[in-house]
Amino acid sequence: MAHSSAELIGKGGYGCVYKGKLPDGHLVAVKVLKESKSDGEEFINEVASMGRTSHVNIVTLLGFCYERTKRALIYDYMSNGSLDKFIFNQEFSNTARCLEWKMLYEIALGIARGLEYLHRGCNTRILHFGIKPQNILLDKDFCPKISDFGLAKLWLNKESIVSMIGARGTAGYIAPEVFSRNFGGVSHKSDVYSYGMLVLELVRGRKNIDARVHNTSEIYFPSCIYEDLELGRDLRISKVATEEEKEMARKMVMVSFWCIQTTPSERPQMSKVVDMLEGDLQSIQIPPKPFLFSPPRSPQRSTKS
Ligand SMILES: Nc1ncnc2c1ncn2[C@@H]1O[C@H](COP(=O)(O)OP(=O)(O)OP(=O)(O)O)[C@@H](O)[C@H]1O
Repeated sequence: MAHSSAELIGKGGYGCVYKGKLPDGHLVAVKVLKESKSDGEEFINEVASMGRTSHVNIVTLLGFCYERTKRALIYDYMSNGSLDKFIFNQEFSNTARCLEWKMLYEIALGIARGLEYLHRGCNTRILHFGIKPQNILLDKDFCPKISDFGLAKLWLNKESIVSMIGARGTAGYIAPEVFSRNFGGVSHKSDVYSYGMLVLELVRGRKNIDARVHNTSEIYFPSCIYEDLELGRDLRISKVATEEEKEMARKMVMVSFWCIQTTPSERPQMSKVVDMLEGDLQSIQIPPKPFLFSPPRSPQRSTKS
C-alpha cells in the first residue's frame, strides 16, 4: 500500500513508523508492528473499532495490513510530527519558545476534546499507559491529534505491563491506581491524570521528572508550581508576557492540578476539563494540593513517597 521508498520517521515501543505515499499522492505514516504471538482476531477487532473512530483530534486510521504474524497500520501523515519535539527540545527552549501560549492552549484544548470523544458513549476507551507527548501528533495547521490509542497495548498481559512501566520511563504520566490498586480501580480517570501531567509539561516545557535538575525540590516540578498557584504568585514559567497569556497559563495549571488529584473520583471528567478550559478562569476553584508521589523505578518497587 505504501510507496516502496518509504523513509523511517520514528520508532515506538511497538514498532517502526515509515513515511509513505499512496498512489493518489496522499501522505501516510505506516506503523509496522513488532511480531506478536497474540491471535489475529483481537487485532482485527481492535482495528475495526479504531476504524469507526472519527474525530478531528484523533489521527485517522486509513487501513491495515495483516499477513500471519506481520501487521501494519496506515495512518494519515502528520507533517509537524510529535509534540515532544516542541516541548523538550533544547533548540526550542533556548531560543524563543517555539509554540506561543495561544498555541499551547489550543493544543491542550484539542487533546482534551479528543480524549473526551474517546471516553464518550460506545467508543469508550481507556489509554492505561498514560498519554505522553510522543502520542500527540501535530498536523500541518498544528491541530493536535491523539495517535495510537491502545491497540498494541491490548496484546500485552499484566506482567509485561508492569515491566514496560519500569523499562520505558513513561511512569510520570501514569496514574497511581495503575501502579497500585490501593488508590482505586483503573478507569477513564486514569487518562485524566495522564492528561494533567502532560499539560503541566506543556506549560513548563520540561519533563515532570527531570534528573538533570540539581535542586531536589525542583526535581518534581509540580510542587513549586502549586505553591505559586496557592499563594497567588506569578507562575514561574517563561515567556508569559500579556495578561491574556497569564490567564491561559493559569487556567491550564489549575485544570492540570484538578486532573492529577490522587483520588480518581476527585479528578474531573474530560467533558468538565473541556468546559473549564473554555470557560472563565474565575469559575475554576483552586484545586487541593495533590499528593505527589514518586512512581516506581523498577517493577518490583511499587512504593510511594
Ligand atoms: N501519523 C504520523 N504522522 C507523522 N509522524 C508519525 C505518525 N505516527 C507516528 N509518527 C512518528 O513516529 C514516532 C513513533 O510513533 P509510535 O506511535 O510508534 O510511537 P510512540 O507513540 O512513541 O510510542 P508507543 O507506540 O510505544 O506508544 C512518533 O513519535 C512520531 O514522531
